[in-house]
Amino acid sequence: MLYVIGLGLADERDVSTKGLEIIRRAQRVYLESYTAVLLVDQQQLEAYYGRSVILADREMVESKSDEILADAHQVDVAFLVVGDPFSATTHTDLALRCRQHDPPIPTRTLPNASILTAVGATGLSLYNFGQTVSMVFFTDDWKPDSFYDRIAENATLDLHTLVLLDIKVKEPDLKALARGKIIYEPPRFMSVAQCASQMVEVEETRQQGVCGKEKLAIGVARLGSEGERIVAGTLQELTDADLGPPLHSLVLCGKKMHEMEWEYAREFAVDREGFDRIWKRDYAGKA
Ligand SMILES: C[S@@+](CC[C@H](N)C(=O)[O-])C[C@H]1O[C@@H](n2cnc3c(N)ncnc32)[C@H](O)[C@@H]1O
Repeated sequence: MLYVIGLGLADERDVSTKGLEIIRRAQRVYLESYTAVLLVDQQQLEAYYGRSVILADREMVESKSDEILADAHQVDVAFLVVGDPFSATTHTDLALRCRQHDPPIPTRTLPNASILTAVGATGLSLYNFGQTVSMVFFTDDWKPDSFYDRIAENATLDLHTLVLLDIKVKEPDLKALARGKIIYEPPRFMSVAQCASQMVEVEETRQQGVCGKEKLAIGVARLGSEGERIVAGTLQELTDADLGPPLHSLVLCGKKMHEMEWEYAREFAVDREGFDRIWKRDYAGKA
């Protein structure tokens, strides 16, 4: 059996009791290490689980999954995913490979908390969210802006948009690669400030009023942990916000921001008076 086990959002103790029992008795335990990270390192996880854990990078999961699935029709294998295994991740393909395997490998999923629901801690109602989008790091010559069209679609229904932020782990250094050497760059995690800056930058080109400087937004960091941070403000204000270590996400507020959502979110505002003024001017009464 392949057990796909959600680990939750913060540390080693967010795994469910059922998940922990399976981890402790599984023949092999893999930790998917490229779509999200916990706030604790591998050693701390291993100490808590009482098991050694094999790190599974993108290449192993997407191209070399035979290793993970070896004998899994006969023995139990645990595949651990930060957050919820099927939320904002692409592990359906691994489950499909289990179905197609000869003989088929039975699978079981243990869900857990996800950023897709934990974002409710901002006070914004999950009913009022549209499509989730991803923001990748811009480079000097590559500034992908397809996120803008999806936020614009959400805006036509006045819905909030959850923006998930780029994570770069195990990225080859391209200059070294050109010299025939494989060296990996240090991991990079996009911050709320970087995301807000990129959104404002794209608005300057697209100019459809989707993510301009005065749009209200809420940045979140390390949700679910003791040190979680939530900061609300205009996108311009968030370009200067320092929410500390990863992981971060950003919510662009939709016009359908109900009075109760505003009342809750304003407690997190960088400048409460300014937040209230913009909400009353552009958002109030649309819900
Ligand atoms: C590809 S998604 C994976 C989501 C994960 N499977 C889940 O269910 O939450 C990873 C992104 O989610 C966001 N994220 C995940 N955990 C977070 C947390 N605790 N606080 C804030 N953002 C988080 C970050 O933007 C991160 O880059």
